[in-house]
Amino acid sequence: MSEQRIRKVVIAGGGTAGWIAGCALSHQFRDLLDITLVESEQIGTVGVGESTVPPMVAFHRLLQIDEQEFLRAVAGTFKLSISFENWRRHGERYIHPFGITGTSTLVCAFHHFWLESLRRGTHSELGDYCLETVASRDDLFAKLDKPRVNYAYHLDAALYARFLRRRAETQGLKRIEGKIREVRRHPESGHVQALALEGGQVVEGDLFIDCTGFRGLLIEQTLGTGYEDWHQWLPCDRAVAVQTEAVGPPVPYTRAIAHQAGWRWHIPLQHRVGCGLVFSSRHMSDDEARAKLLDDAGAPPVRDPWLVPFRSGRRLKTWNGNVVALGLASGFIEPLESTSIHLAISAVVRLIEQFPFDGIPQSLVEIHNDTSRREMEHVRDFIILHYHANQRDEPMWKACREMELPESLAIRLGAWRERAHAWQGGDELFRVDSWTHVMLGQGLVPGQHHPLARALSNADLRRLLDTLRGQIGEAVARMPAQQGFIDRYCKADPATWLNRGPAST
Ligand SMILES: Cc1cc2nc3c(=O)[nH]c(=O)nc-3n(C[C@H](O)[C@H](O)[C@H](O)COP(=O)(O)OP(=O)(O)OC[C@H]3O[C@@H](n4cnc5c(N)ncnc54)[C@H](O)[C@@H]3O)c2cc1C
Repeated sequence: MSEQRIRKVVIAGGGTAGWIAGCALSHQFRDLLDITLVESEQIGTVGVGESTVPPMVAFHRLLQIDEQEFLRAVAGTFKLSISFENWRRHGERYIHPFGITGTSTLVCAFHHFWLESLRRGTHSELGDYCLETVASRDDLFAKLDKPRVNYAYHLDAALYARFLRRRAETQGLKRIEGKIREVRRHPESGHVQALALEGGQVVEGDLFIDCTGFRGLLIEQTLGTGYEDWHQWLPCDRAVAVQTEAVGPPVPYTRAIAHQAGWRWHIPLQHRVGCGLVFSSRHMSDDEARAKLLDDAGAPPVRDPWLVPFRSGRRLKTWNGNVVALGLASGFIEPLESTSIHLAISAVVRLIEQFPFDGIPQSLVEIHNDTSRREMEHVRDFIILHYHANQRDEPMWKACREMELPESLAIRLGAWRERAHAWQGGDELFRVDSWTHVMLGQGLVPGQHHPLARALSNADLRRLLDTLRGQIGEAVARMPAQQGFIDRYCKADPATWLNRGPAST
């Protein structure tokens, strides 16, 4: 155990991860910690990462962030689901919703009852029993409590960083603009002691949070922690991103549209659309990707496209010595399913829960690293599923179909194929419903389902399904088009994105 008391926290990097950490730590610890964030406008941020998952709503509640104020500040929209287009094969679409599907019992998930209804000759889709799917089909949105609507956000990444920065500074965080030239270490312990900036300033600390993005200035370039590469399962290694005008009202979902060598995202905000083409450099050149993105985006760009190379994988330790890596510095799986900001939030929450005021116990470091590894492997498996289960003809997709899977995923897919069994482990992000919607959407049909579902009489089964559809129909009838809801609830002032001053809090 390192005996050094932890009072001075230094965050290196002011992208989404750095400001999430700065805002959360300064909100929770107030004067108990002395927090400094160093960022360099000259280096800038990755500039993408605008689609999120539902746990962000609870995180904002923890930080007492008012939702309407937040959405106005980031020109945000709501996200009920992801629309997967052309994934299994051309012309097909399925929705991965954030909501609860049907009603499960303690011992039997709803999809078994639904599969039983198909066996008895009823025609329906699993999504017919999920409010978020039905609302997504018609571009509707409202915040309802009964039944509860589960959602996440689409946000402008630059505006979000500004919003968090303003809050963190109000809460006492010190921000330093400057480029880190050197990371100084203790000669014996090897712990990081200080960051030396180009202007000559030296920023000392007890605990350092590395949010310097892919470069991992502290965790990798200084400590040489190591990286596990997942390229053998995740073929894409580059993205070209662009922002376009919004040519229609925002849809309440992220679109993920597969193409011959990867996929394209479409993230609608109030003032523009974030678009990007994710691709495998072995199957598509940068020039082809750029041209395809501009062709397919379907709206005039508002800035030039930019290229973002990435390497799928995870840092072998996200906590090493007195350095905790967050965001891209800790690893990156893939933009699909938009989990990276969530993983940064989850790691910050863990750090706060067990903050090592009186020194860093090795047991804490090991637990943190083990949890990070499991979290990332779980997300990795879920994303590989989308690539692997396909019936497309192009070489990249064929190779994905034929690849050897990680054992953990092979077991999951086997259990689904044999018995329609799906599960969610204690700290896993994706619920049973997520797995079932995506497995079915990708064309994985189970051989059989739980025999317990057969115990229901035809009348009882019909009553269950009809009641669920009726409740969803009534709820959806109360939901306006998402644009109408935004206009009333959180419409952003155009000055928010035109004026580059700090976002208001
Ligand atoms: C193509 C793509 C699409 C993505 N889409 C999504 C998505 O939809 N949803 C999602 O959740 N995530 C997404 N992500 C991930 C998401 O973008 C990141 O998790 C998020 O932006 C956090 O990035 P970051 O803060 O770790 O790094 P960055 O944004 O790269 O920030 C790094 C910071 O470190 C600073 N810095 C670096 N070196 C120095 C230095 N020497 N001195 C001083 N400062 C320095 C930089 O100035 C910057 O402030 C996507 C990622 C990619 C690559």
